[in-house]
Amino acid sequence: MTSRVTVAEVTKHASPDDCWVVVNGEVYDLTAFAPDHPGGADIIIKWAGKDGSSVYNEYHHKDLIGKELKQSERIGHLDESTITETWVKAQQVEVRSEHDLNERPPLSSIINLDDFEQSFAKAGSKKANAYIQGASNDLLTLDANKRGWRKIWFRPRIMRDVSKINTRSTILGCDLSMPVYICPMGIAKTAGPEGETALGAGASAGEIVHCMATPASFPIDEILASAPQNPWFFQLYVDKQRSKSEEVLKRINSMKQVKAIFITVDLPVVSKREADERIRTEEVSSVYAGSQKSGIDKKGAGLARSTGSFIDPKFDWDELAWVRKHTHLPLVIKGVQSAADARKAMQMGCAGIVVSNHGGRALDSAPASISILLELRRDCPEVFEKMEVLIDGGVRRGSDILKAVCIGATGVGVGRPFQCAVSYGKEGVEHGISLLQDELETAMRLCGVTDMNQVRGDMSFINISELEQTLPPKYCKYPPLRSALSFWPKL
Ligand code: HEM
Ligand SMILES: Cc1cc2nc3c(=O)[nH]c(=O)nc-3n(C[C@H](O)[C@H](O)[C@H](O)COP(=O)(O)O)c2cc1C
Repeated sequence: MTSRVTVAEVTKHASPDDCWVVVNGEVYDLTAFAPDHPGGADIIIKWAGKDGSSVYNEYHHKDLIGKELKQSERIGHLDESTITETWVKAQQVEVRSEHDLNERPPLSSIINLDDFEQSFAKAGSKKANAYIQGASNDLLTLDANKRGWRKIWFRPRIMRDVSKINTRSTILGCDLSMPVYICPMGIAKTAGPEGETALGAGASAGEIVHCMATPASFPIDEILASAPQNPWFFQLYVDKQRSKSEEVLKRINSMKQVKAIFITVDLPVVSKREADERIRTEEVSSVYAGSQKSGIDKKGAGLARSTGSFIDPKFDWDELAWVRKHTHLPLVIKGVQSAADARKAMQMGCAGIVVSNHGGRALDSAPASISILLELRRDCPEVFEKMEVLIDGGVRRGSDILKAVCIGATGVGVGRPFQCAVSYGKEGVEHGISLLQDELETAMRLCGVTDMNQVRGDMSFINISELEQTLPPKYCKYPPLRSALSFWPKL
């Protein structure tokens, strides 16, 4: 029989070294789990000796905790008859969500993808906006991604019959209304209660596909159930505890709807997201205001980052063989940022790559993703023949899809606008897809293009000269320093 635990007992375990938290009426010992919590230890410790249900439910599905923790970490049911007024008050001080989805403008007033982000800036909480809109350090790569698309110009052809056009395309064997998928994005519940299920159901209604993320807010089976007939992709972060990734791959293999695994490789360590960190710093310093030892030392809130990451920084090319052992599904490397690595993925037999800098959320000053795509086209055109080349980062217009396909991409991924569209539920996501579809069709007609499949790799429809000047030189002009030194006369 599960034991009953009194509030007085729970409050005795209120430190980082002895951390009990109540979640939905159950008491858990999160002492060992907190340092491994993907969202950071500080968030868990904040709730030590308290009821963390409201914040937990805002980010996670109710079943997640029960599935993730060991039986020995479940202490028992909270004895509700022991709840005191003081304890209830302590929880209220902590819960300060400024989320107000009623502030959203009506969906009919959203006329492009940027509008979704602007709408969420008004209706979403400060914390959710920092998480979704945030990027690394000085946001240089985030900005470059958006600017890059604007530096590619069209060369339209006229007087062609564009009364009928075809946008349908396939990505990794999935037949889609246009060559677009929704990027993997962690904890979609930050944007709205339907979370990943809105992304899945919306993608299905718009006949595109969603790549679900490892750090999703719902369990995998529930996400898949939101679009049972649609194909899906699954994004994998390789866990430091390999047995966890093996377990996930085993589960994914048995799910026939999943058609490919995207392995994200551009984030071996969690980057510095300052908007997120500033909010964390405020929150954490108030939590540790008493005599408890603070998690923030001279390293600042970055400590939460380093303790919170479950992604294995040791994962390298040789370990693709380990992934292969655990799945038969096509493998796509997400986060390719150079011609050399694109070629390597091709040589390793990958089904595809995603040219991506994680939407500017990984290395700041990494090149704009569209520049990387052009570099690949110039320096290793063979990869486009042998693999599917996808691209994400700053794609916001139907015309961006056409530009990417003209360079040779199989398709594009769109991230933040769809995450923000989750605040309108499935309907919002579907609306976003129809906006893109409409813009793509218009751009094709005005450009004199009738079929997306015929124009793939046809650069006669675009002018890349403005962006081309900013690409790295084809062959590095500077030899490595040691060989350079060998040219010098010996003194
Ligand atoms: C035991 C099961 C749990 C698992 C597997 C889990 C997993 C995760 C994951 C994967 C993330 C996303 C990290 C990212 O992408 O940046 C996250 C974030 C978060 N989790 Fe948990 N979590 C668990 C328990 C909890 C509990 C008990 C709480 C609260 C009491 C909590 C509160 C949060 C919050 C607030 C975030 C967002 C962090 C941010 O602002 O970036 N989680 N968690
Ligand atoms: C809120 C958010 C969460 C993300 N989480 C993940 C993730 O869990 N796994 C991953 O591979 N990429 C993740 N990404 C990166 C996206 O997959 C994608 O590369 C990026 O968002 C594309 O740029 P865009 O947002 O400008 O369209 C995330 C992006 C955002 C905005």
